[in-house]
Amino acid sequence: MKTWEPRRLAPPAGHYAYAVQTGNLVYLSGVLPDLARGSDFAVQFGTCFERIEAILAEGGLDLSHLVQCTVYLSDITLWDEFNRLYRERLGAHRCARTVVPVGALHFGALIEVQAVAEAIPSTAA
Ligand SMILES: C=C(N)C(=O)O
Repeated sequence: MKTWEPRRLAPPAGHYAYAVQTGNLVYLSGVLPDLARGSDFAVQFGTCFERIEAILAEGGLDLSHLVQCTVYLSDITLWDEFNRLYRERLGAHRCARTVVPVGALHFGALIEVQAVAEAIPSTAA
């Protein structure tokens, strides 16, 4: 098992690793948006997925390597917009996905995403 420390991101604010790889599977921690870059949902979605891409890039991966993701939305009425943005971002790739409505997210975020990716076999941990 090894932890991933993405060079493109500041260290995590809390006591966790951005991702942990065991075998060919990479478990990402919950990823919040960069709220300093805007509160609009589309901006939050974009910065959240930019962070996910930065984590995946550490192992030479991209969104096409996602196996599963759990998406937490603090306002489930955003589901249609979320689904549209998600379809645009992931293109033809479809992984297993769950969307969970929640009462509140840290820092007042509208979205948090937790994901599992498949690593490139040569990097098995
Ligand atoms: C943002 C997180 N993943 C956390 O607080 O655990």
